[in-house]
Order: sequence, then C-alpha cells, then structure tokens
Amino acid sequence: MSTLRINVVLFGIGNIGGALIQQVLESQQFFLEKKNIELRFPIITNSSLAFFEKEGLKNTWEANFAQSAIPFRVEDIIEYTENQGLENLIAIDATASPELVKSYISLIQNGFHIVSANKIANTLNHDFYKEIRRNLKKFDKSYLYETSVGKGVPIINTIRDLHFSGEKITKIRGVFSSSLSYIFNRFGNEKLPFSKILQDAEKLGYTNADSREELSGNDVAEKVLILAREIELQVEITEVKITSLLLPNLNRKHTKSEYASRKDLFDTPYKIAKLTQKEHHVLRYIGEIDVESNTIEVKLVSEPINSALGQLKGTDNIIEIYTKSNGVNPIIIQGGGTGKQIVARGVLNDILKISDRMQQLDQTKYKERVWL
Ligand SMILES: NC(=O)C1=CN([C@@H]2O[C@H](COP(=O)(O)OP(=O)(O)OC[C@H]3O[C@@H](n4cnc5c(N)ncnc54)[C@H](O)[C@@H]3O)[C@@H](O)[C@H]2O)C=CC1
Ligand SMILES: N[C@@H](CC=O)C(=O)O
Repeated sequence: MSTLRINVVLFGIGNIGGALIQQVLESQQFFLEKKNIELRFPIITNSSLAFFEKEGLKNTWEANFAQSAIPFRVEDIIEYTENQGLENLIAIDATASPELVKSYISLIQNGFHIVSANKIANTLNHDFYKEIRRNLKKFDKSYLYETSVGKGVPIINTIRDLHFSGEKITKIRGVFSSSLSYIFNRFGNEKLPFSKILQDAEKLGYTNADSREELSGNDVAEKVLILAREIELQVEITEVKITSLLLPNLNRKHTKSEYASRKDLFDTPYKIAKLTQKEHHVLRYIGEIDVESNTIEVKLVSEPINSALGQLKGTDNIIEIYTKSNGVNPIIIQGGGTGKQIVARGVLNDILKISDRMQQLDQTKYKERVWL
C-alpha cells in the first residue's frame, strides 16, 4: 500500500495551531508506520501573513514564518494549492475569526475538507449552516469540529452516533465551560470569595482575555446551539435562553478597567446563592437542551454534591445525554478540561478521521485501477 500524502493548510498559529504543528511534527514517523499517511503543512497563516512551503514545515517553522511569511488572501491559498497540484487538502480553522468562516464554502468548492476549533460557522444563522452542508454533500467533503464544543472530549461524535442510529435523544445537559467548571468547582469546595477564584482562573489562562465572554453565558450558549443542531433542531442563537452570570452593576457595558477593578461586586450575590441552597448542594453553570419541551437554556443551577454534575473537579466538562432507550439513566461523558495540548490533539483526531476516509477512497480507486 502506498503512503498517502495529506496536505494540511493551517489558518491560525496561536495556542492551538502552534501546538498542533508540534504534535504533527513529533508524530510524523508514527503516522507513517501505523497509518501509512504523511501529514504535511504546505501553508500556515496568522491573521495577516502566510508562509508557503510546498514540501511541508520543518522544526524551524517559527523562524521560517518570521522570515518569509507574506500577506495573503484565502483566494491566494486556493490558487497556490491548484498551481502546485496539491491534493488531499484539509483546511484547519484554529482561529476565532468570523472572516475566515466566510471562506469555508469557497474552500469546500475548491477541494478542501475542513476541521475547525472555531465555533462561529456553526452558530451563525441556520441558512448558512444548511448552505455549508449542501456544499459538503455536493463536493463530497467532510467538516469536523469536535473540539469546538468538547475540547478533548468526544461529545459531538457520540451525539451524532446516537442520533443517526435512530436513538431518540430527549435531553442534553452539562457543564460545557472549563473556566466556569473551575470557578464553581472551587467555589463549592472552598471558603473563598467568588472574585478571588475568578481572578485565579484569569491568571491561569482558563478564561478568555476578557472573562465576561464566559460569564455572559455566550460561550456555553454557542456550544449547546451546536449540539442542538447536531440533533437536527432548527434553532438560532437568539432562541437560547441565557441567564448571564454578570451583574446589572458589572456587565459588558462597563469598561474593561471598571470590570477589572470592581470584581468584588460579585462576592455578595454569589455568597447568597451559595448559602441559600439546600444542604449538600453546589452551584453549577450548565447548558441544557430539553427536546421534549423544545427549550435550550444556559443557567446557574444547584445540584446535589454527590450527583454527576455535583462531583465535578478541576476544569473538567461533563455532559449527560438522556435517550429514550436509557430512560432516566443518562449516558455521561466527562473529562477534557482545558489546555492547548488537549485541544490540538482533538483537532489532530479530526484530521486523522478525514485522512482515514481519504485513504479508504484512495484504496478503492487503486483496486478499481487494478481490475480495469
Ligand atoms: N484555547 C483553548 O483552550 C480552546 C480554543 N478553542 C478555539 O480554538 C480557536 C483558536 O484558539 P487559540 O489558539 O487559543 O487562539 P489564539 O488567539 O492563540 O490564536 C488564534 C490565531 O488565529 C489567527 N487568525 C486570526 N484571524 C485569522 C484569519 N482571518 N485568518 C487566519 N488566521 C487568523 C491569529 O493571528 C492567531 O494566530 C478559537 O476559535 C477558540 O475558541 C476551542 C477550544 C478550546
Ligand atoms: N473558554 C472555553 C474554552 C474554549 O472553548 C471554556 O472555558 O471551555
């Protein structure tokens, strides 16, 4: 069997993209031996510059990028892959860019499969969501985005497998944010003010540069919307009912410096919420899709400490999937936490799934050639 060369075009060389390059370079020999595939990065980009190297990156990629990267448009990248006769193309979106998402359809139409850690394409309006899928079907391409919801935990794949086996999913609920998992896990177990734990989460890099993105509920709302659409609910982000963790007197309307200096305002309301719970309960910030009542919510709840959600530790995510066959005993997936290595490994997993599919197709073509 001949080695299949896969050309990976990487948009975004920040935390996730950088870790992905390192993981691929370290495991290249392993993939050759175990899977008979060769993963190459002929093009990598940040938001404004691209570095082109037809034969793929070397360990000196950072220095090469700094020296030789040039301004680009997505059209230039498509043209380069055509001119160089590059086949088996996978575009990786390791950005948080709304701009790049606009090029997905053009990439698909020009021969690219897509792997994304970016949530945006799946949370825009449902017409765009359908248009991507229509093009994927027409051009026989794959689009995988496991890490955009579960980071390293295979949530989307599990839900998809259940749904397309004909199983009726009745409810999905869980803790989808690593940063909010960390904050409420510590808040439940330690006698510290909410603001101190929030600041620790920020210092450890568990939140966005502006932690209001997580506290607003947006991040969780987008994740549950993606899952709802996986089970073919035709919903929009505006239909997700979000109870924000921000306060009327400390929210997104305030300047960054006001927000940074007045985090103590969180302490009293969250202390009250903690003290007024039932005994042996803890607070958890969850996303919930209730298929029966057709509602999607993001909210703060109080859970028994010995329940699946209540026992959560560290930065773990946990997802309960209720199905008709499983009744009141949900399928539970837990783990993942956060960190660029975990997420990059998840992106790599998606790349390898698509590579496996390409390899199967390639072998079929080879067999057909032999028989002709
Ligand atoms: N960091 C994490 O733990 C997780 C991140 N994600 C998602 O992964 C994506 C990447 O996250 P990070 O690596 O942490 O971000 P980052 O900010 O470290 O890196 C983003 C990279 O994208 C580049 N970029 C921005 N716009 C671009 C464009 N239009 N074209 C090409 N490149 C562009 C930037 O220059 C930078 O190199 C985001 O969508 C994030 O939400 C998902 C799960 C967890
Ligand atoms: N902020 C997110 C990380 C990426 O999605 C989280 O806390 O889970």
